Amino acid sequence: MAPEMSDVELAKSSKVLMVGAGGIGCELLKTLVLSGFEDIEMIDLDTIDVSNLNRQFLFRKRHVGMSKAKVARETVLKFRPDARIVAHHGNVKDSSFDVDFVRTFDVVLNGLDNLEARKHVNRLCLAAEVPLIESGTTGYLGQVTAHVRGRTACFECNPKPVPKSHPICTLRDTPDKPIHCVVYAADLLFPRLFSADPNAKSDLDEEDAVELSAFTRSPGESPESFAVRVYDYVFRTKIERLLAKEEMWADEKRKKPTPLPAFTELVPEGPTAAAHGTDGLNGDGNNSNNTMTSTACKALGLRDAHAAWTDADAARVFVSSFARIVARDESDGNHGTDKFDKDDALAVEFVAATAALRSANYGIERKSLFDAKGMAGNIVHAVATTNAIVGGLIVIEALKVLRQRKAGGDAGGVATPVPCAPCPYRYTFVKQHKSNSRLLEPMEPDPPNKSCVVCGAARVELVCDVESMTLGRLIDEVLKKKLGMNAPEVNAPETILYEQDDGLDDDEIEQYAKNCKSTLANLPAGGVRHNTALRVSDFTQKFEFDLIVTHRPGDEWDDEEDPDGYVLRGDSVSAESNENNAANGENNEENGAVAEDVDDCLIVDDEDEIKAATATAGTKRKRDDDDDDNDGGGRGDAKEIRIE
Ligand SMILES: Nc1ncnc2c1ncn2[C@@H]1O[C@H](COP(=O)(O)OP(=O)(O)OP(=O)(O)O)[C@@H](O)[C@H]1O
Ligand SMILES: [Zn+2]
Repeated sequence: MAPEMSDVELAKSSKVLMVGAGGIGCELLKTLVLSGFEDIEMIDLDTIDVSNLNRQFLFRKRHVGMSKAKVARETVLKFRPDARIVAHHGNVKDSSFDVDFVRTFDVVLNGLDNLEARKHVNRLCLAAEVPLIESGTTGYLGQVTAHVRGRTACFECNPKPVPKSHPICTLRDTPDKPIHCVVYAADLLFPRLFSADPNAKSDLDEEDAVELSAFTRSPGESPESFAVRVYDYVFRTKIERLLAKEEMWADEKRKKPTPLPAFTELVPEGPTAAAHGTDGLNGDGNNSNNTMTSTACKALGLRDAHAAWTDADAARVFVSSFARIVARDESDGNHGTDKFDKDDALAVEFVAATAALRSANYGIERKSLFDAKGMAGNIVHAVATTNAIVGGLIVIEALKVLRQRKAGGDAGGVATPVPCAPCPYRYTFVKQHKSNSRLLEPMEPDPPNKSCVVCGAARVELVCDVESMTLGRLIDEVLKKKLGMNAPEVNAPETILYEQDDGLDDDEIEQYAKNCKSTLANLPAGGVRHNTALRVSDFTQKFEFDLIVTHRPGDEWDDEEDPDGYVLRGDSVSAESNENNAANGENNEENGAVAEDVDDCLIVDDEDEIKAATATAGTKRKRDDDDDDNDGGGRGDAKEIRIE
């Protein structure tokens, strides 16, 4: 028998695929090459942003705007010129990165930041029978997990927690936490004012004529006057209207809001001066729109992003940022396409100012611009050291699966894992260091879940009203969004209802488009009704399962319990039943944040949670509440808003 290979020999003789060249990816690539790996391919779809430079150390200022994968390769080749590194600037979901492509690697290493891509890679790895090392970090917390087909749970064997959403009534009428004010500003008021999405207004309120005219710019109205009118409506008139709804305040425990003073009372210099601040004063003193290039805070001399504004300053920033957004959209010819973006300084100012004024209405602690940005943008500040530790742990796990694979490999280099006892793989959690606690917490991986919809033989049940659920909604919301499918094909017992393929002829395209608009009950060949089994597949992910449709009439749904109007049931697709996840969400909301950011997967930070995670094989994550740096972060990717 050949002597066992050293780690370096093992590394040298293995071919690895890295997905993601961001915070974790940069650390991982460096550790891979310094550990002896020489044959590496890397995929990343993104270009380098200035905000990456503080931790993605393979990139420099001169690289901003360039491909992450390509620059990472060039930088590493400078200190390891002999390595064979192939950089792909692209989306891992592209058809060129298919199962055959994945099969050419000995192991796949994920350094991704979103659940969709993670699920896709998991499915490719299962189909290609290539082990996957999965990872995630959030601030000081992180984890690395090994997934080997048939030996351990796959990445999707356990449900992922669903981002917690805020009841819309609370956001709209009775906020009592800073996060409610921020989410109101970013998810309700911002799209209502600046987006062309016709549905945006329905989230804000059941509109009446007063509301409609308050939010509509009159012909010829200046951006500043429009902004002031909205200010007076939102923070004054609207609150007065709410107070007039006596039944709402019958419960004495509910604190009544206070209308703010009218804008002109609060800001004596008036709207134009407030909106422009020092803009234009250096030139001809003419405050025209042309000079509105800077941000509201710069123009108003509000330099401290950590300071809480006075009501008057918040009102100034509100009007100034509002007017600038309107003017910018006008000059871009872009009106109506705006969506809140955490990297848009004006949008952040608008949200911070709105949240501060709303906090003043409701007597809630107000957050600074910096905090509001963190909350609205779901920013948990990355810690480079955590990424470095996670990069190292990925390499350690990779070496273990490679050793196992090589031990079972045949002469042609085709490797299959051999049974191993005790199992050498680990899930490792990086915790925030506290005295008496270990920084790294390893645990044995879970076995595969027989009821996993991806690697097991599970069926999924969709409970819905077949008279109102359309096939299009089923495809977009259920199959693509909830189940992470890329290109789903839906087969009814007698006919194909939907498929996506370049080779479709015009008749088919037309028929599928028609089907998408149809309710399930009205689909061809008798429709999809109670107890119909649909066969759903995705060729690009080599993934298929039976979807059993259970009809529940519309009038039997409770809006509060099931705001989506449908329920997806299956052992590995529904996280609602996982008590630990629920507990997790609560903890974090106390801190003003909703934790379940689907970006980074399983994060646990105390021993009980790790035990719970072992017991349930549950993937869950938690933002560290003790982390001051994280104060403003993490309301989750939760864009869904629950109707209360
Ligand atoms: N579908 C995908 N295909 C290829 N690469 C992806 C895909 N989804 C995400 N990525 C990459 O994964 C990396 C994740 O890294 P990271 O979490 O550090 O994100 P970032 O965008 O660099 O930083 P931040 O989100 O904090 O601004 C990113 O570089 C991103 O481009
Ligand atoms: Zn599985």
